[in-house]
Amino acid sequence: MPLEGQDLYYRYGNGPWVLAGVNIAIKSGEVVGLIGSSGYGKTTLGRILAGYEQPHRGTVKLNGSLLPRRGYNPVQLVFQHPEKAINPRWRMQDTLYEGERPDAAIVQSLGIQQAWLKRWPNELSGGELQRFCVARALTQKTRFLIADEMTTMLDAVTQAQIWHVVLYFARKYDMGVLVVSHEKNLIQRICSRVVHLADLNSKQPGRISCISV
Ligand SMILES: Nc1ncnc2c1ncn2[C@@H]1O[C@H](COP(=O)(O)OP(=O)(O)OP(=O)(O)O)[C@@H](O)[C@H]1O
Repeated sequence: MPLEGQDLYYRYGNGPWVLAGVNIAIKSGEVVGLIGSSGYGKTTLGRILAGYEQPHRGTVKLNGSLLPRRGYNPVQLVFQHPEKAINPRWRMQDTLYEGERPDAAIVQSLGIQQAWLKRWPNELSGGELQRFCVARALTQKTRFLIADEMTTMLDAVTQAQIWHVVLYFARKYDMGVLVVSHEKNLIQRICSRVVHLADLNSKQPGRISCISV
């Protein structure tokens, strides 16, 4: 069940093309690193692959079909800022169980304490909040995880704990992972393959003034 972005084009407003003819495919169970200079479009590509943005041209397909527009999203995205991904008006237990219910064992192995479930988001640290975002994304209906600088703001021990759980889950359920990161050590350690965004753009982004879409 591959996740494929085919001939993707994207730009913000009338700005330069950020993605121009990008092709990427990730297989089930694969852990792929996505690297590239700052501002090159890695986050944009991750958001498109997770269905948060529609490309101006090209398609994203999961196992040959377009991503579902409703219901549970099998391509989950976890990014760097958990406080932006969590409803400040919900207690943590409501956030955790908002969609599919993650396994209790996963919640526990991510170090989420029972007492945190009753708290509000502003009563937890960034690292504690991020554990909830990861747990929420790891349900058995998730086929791919886009991890966009997911553990960048965490200390090394917490980072290792979270990746240990994510990689265990990926192996167990054959979930594919796209790791967007500037941390070379992390990428080298956990990814079986690394792609550079510059190599995925079949055209030169930012230099194209006219593309018919
Ligand atoms: N909402 C937006 N409106 C306009 N331009 C944007 C918007 N979001 C991103 N951009 C621009 O699109 C380009 C790609 O941004 P993106 O965040 O995808 O890059 P990135 O490779 O993830 O960068 P970084 O490594 O710094 O996180 C950048 O030039 C950025 O300034």
